[in-house]
Amino acid sequence: MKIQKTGTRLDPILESVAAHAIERRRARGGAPVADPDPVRGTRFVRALGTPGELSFIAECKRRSPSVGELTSEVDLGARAEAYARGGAAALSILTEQDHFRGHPDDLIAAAKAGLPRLRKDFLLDVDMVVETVAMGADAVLLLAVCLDDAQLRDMRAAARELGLAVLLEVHDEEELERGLRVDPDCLGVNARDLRTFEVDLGVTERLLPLVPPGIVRVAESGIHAAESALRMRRAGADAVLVGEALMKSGDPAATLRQWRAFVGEGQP
Ligand SMILES: O=C(O)c1ccccc1NCC(=O)[C@H](O)[C@H](O)COP(=O)(O)O
Repeated sequence: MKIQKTGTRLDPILESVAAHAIERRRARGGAPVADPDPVRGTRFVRALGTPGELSFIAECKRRSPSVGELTSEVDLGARAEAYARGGAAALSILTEQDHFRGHPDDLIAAAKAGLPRLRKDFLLDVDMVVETVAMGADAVLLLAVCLDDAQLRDMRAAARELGLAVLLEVHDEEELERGLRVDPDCLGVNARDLRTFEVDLGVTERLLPLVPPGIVRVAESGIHAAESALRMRRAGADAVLVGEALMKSGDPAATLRQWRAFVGEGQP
């Protein structure tokens, strides 16, 4: 498995992701296989593309490298259901094990909420795309920061063949240009620089308007208040992906409802 080293804080995460993927491959006894299903990806993309509305992708993550522990919850199913009650359009499930304390089984646990699910992880090769189908996800995250052009192309092609939607994540103009070349369903601008963990919503404001029409525009990270969600809407986001603020909320359903109402009232 090829890892694109960045020489930054991201590398230890990529190394442990690769180690777990190799372990799963060994346990499985070879490369994963999966059947195509054109419906799964379409369901994810449609959920985010409600015209005139900002959609919320609510994230389940137990821990983050930048903040530390976010919850002691074992079963994330109840949380996923609370997100659904709050009006989330889709779920983002962190499946990385060592730095976020996630697990592929979390995708299964979250299924009972009945929402489309994104596997949020640091996918490194085609096999990791293919194995996502058995985990029950509808979409995969591909990160321009840790994949070269050939990896992006091959992993995008595998996702398309299986009917998985692709959320392609970028943090600067060069990554945006490379990401757009593989024709993603959704383009996410992450306000967090994954190499330094620094967050700047100005990056999202700068890059989102450069995403061509027809691609769902997602603002990711650093959205800690309803005002920031509205700010992202004004920058052109079709959807926001929110993790930490919802994980820290005592009542995530109520928080989501409040934020959605606030953005609805503040839109032109
Ligand atoms: O969350 C982190 O600290 C982090 C560190 C290094 C790489 C990735 C990281 N997070 C992944 C994400 O992109 C976020 O979980 C997601 O966008 C939600 O962000 P937030 O609302 O700020 O929790």
